[in-house]
Amino acid sequence: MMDTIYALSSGSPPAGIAVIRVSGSKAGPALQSLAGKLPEARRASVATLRDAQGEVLDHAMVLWLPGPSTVTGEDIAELHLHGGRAVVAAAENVLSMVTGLRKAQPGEFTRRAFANGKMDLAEAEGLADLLSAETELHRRSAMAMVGGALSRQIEGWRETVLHLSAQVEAALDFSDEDDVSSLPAVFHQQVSDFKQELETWLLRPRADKLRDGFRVVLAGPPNAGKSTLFNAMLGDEAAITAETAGTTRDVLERPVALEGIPFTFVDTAGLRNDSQDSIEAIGIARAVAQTEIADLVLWLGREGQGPKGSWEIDAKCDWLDREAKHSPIASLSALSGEGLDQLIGLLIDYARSSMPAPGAVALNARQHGLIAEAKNALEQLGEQEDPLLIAEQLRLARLAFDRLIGRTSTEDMLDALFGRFCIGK
Ligand SMILES: Nc1nc2c(ncn2[C@@H]2O[C@H](COP(=O)(O)OP(=O)(O)OP(=O)(O)O)[C@@H](O)[C@H]2O)c(=O)[nH]1
Ligand SMILES: [K+]
Ligand SMILES: [Mg+2]
Repeated sequence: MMDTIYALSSGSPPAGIAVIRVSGSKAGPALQSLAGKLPEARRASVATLRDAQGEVLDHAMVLWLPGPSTVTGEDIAELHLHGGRAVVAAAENVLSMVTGLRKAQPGEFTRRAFANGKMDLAEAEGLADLLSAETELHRRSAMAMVGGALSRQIEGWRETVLHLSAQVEAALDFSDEDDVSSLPAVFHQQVSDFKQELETWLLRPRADKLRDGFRVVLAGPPNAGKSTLFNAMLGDEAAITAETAGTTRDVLERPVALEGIPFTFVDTAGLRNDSQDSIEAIGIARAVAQTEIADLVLWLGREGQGPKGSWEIDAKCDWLDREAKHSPIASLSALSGEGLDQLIGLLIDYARSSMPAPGAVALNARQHGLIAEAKNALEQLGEQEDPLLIAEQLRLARLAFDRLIGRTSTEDMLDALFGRFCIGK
């Protein structure tokens, strides 16, 4: 039998209230030994909690939630304690002495919910995202996942595969007879539509962007005003700015949310070819590497040119003649603040269009990989004539969908996912 687990599920003490959750077959007996009796099920009640010696630990609100209709699918007890460090420590100490109870691992409550069929893998991934979401856009996308939006989609795809497989089975049955029937044109049309649908999904903006943010790299020659603009964007003196050309050497990056859209701004060393300083040269190499992984490069300064697709920014407009730079995207002064809001507005609009739409399901790397596998199987299928080989490709597609929702999943994969959660979740 599974151990009964317990953990502090609220934030770290001291806090107003601390919630300790216990899940498993010993949750009832543990609550009974603390509170003297088992309270009425699914009703909040106040209880005096005592240790084994009968000494009062706390007056707490307790909940008794018998399984299986609970989040983990097991019996659950919740103790809503006064959130002091010592109160929590004393309650945990008493629980640790109950036989069959042990402290939960990170994500173990959620893992049990998954094991007991309370949520599938896509929903668990959504939950992990929800807990780590720092922007409104991320939260809404994660919420769609938790609500099972992707899971329902995957179920739909699984059914499509099963339907196609049934047609192949039927063709195989017939082929025993004399009139060997090949699969009808409508079958191949269905496969092609299905493949198209998966392709559309693969082209949608990815969830990784929601976590990592839209990456804006500030680049250009030395003294162009990159670090000053970087600071102005963040409203923070994170980067050193100075009159000396070659002030910035290391790559400096900071996440920031603008109107709920996650960004990462990156400040870099000024680019020049004639640097005599070996350390600056390393900085320049790093700056170039950053421009290559950027979602967008803002090119400051009048000399040189950014990589293709960069936005030309006319900086220091309070000081320099505006006419000198050809058709910049924005003209601004990071020192006076002039033109800054316009640039930020343009960035928000541009980043928004490359991010998942609010509340839309976005695929993470794992999900993207598996949907690509399913799509490849359908592509291979298109080149087969033999119903047996067609059936095999359909089986591979179904397998990919099974792995998406965790019908078949490896321990390693589950360890990695549930390890992302904190203890108590
Ligand atoms: N007048 C004016 N001066 C500016 C503006 N932006 C930056 N500066 C000044 O220009 C100088 C260089 O600014 P930095 O932000 O250090 O320039 P940088 O591009 O980061 O320089 P490196 O890191 O050396 O490549 C500093 O003295 C800034 O105060 C601006 O908008 N107007
Ligand atoms: K400088
Ligand atoms: Mg700088």
